Amino acid sequence: MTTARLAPRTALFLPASNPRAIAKARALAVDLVILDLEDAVRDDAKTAARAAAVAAVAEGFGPRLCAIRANGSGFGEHVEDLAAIARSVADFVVLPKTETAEEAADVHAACSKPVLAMIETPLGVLAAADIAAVPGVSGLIAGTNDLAAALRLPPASGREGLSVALQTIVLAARANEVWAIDGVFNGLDDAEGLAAECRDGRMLGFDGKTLIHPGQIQIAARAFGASPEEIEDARAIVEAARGGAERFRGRMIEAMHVAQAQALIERNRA
Ligand SMILES: CC(C)(COP(=O)(O)OP(=O)(O)OC[C@H]1O[C@@H](n2cnc3c(N)ncnc32)[C@H](O)[C@@H]1OP(=O)(O)O)[C@@H](O)C(=O)NCCC(=O)NCCSC(=O)C[C@H](O)C(=O)O
Ligand SMILES: [Mg+2]
Repeated sequence: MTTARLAPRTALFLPASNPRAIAKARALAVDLVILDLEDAVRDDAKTAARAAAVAAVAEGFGPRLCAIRANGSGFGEHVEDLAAIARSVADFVVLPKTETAEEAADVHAACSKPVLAMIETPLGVLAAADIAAVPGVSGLIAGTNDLAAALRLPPASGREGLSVALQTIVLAARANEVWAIDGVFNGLDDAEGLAAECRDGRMLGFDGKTLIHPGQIQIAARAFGASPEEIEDARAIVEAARGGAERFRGRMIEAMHVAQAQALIERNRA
């Protein structure tokens, strides 16, 4: 399922159990707010968090898209979460640890909401293309913390060990024309590290990045937007192109480069 809206560059997670974070999110320049009911919420706070998430989306997040992340299938609270999300005005349901196309289809059927399926287990990576092909799925989100743990990557091993999984997620999303959103960066005080990881995500083909703190938004928004030089170059390509193979600024351009340039201009119009 493709959505008419452009893919989010910035998607901020926050625990639905944290009213201050919910209030803060309403004033942040973020594209998508994800109210979490899963890992960010203590077991004894799950019921109250579910009610808070539904109330928060009803109150609204202005122009921001909003999603609720349910607890995963097979886990306590999953059924109750889906019933509450179905009745809510959330734009999306986020399904953690998606491992099969059937699971994603069931969640879509239960909620009647577009599904953002998190790929964060080895089985999920191996099934990513099937999951992305489910008609109710609008995007894939890389769950890099869970994936690193499941792959038994040593702490602080960087993203090298995740590269096949990340590229598989982008391939699956592109093959099915759904969004591809990169995983979170855990460093709260490491602006350089975040910027580098955002650049890496963009170079891999992701549309945007999931975030965990307001301080990360500006860096990610900048990284996933085009630079003035890229926009100038794209405009010049569109203006110069006459069709077929041509020389442009010392390189060859063809129809796909023109289409790419037009898409870049469109995405960065705002
Ligand atoms: C990580 C945090 C627990 C850090 O919290 P804290 O130290 O309290 O933050 P600050 O004191 O710096 O906060 C300053 C103000 O900003 C608000 N705030 C903080 N985080 C957010 C947020 N995410 N959204 C909105 N507002 C936020 C604070 O409330 C402060 O405001 P005020 O009190 O008015 O001054 C915390 O940042 C946090 O909880 N982050 C989100 C955690 C989360 O949602 N985790 C789940 C998703 S990550 C994941 O699971 C990915 C995936 O599944 C995987 O496997 O990789
Ligand atoms: Mg996770």
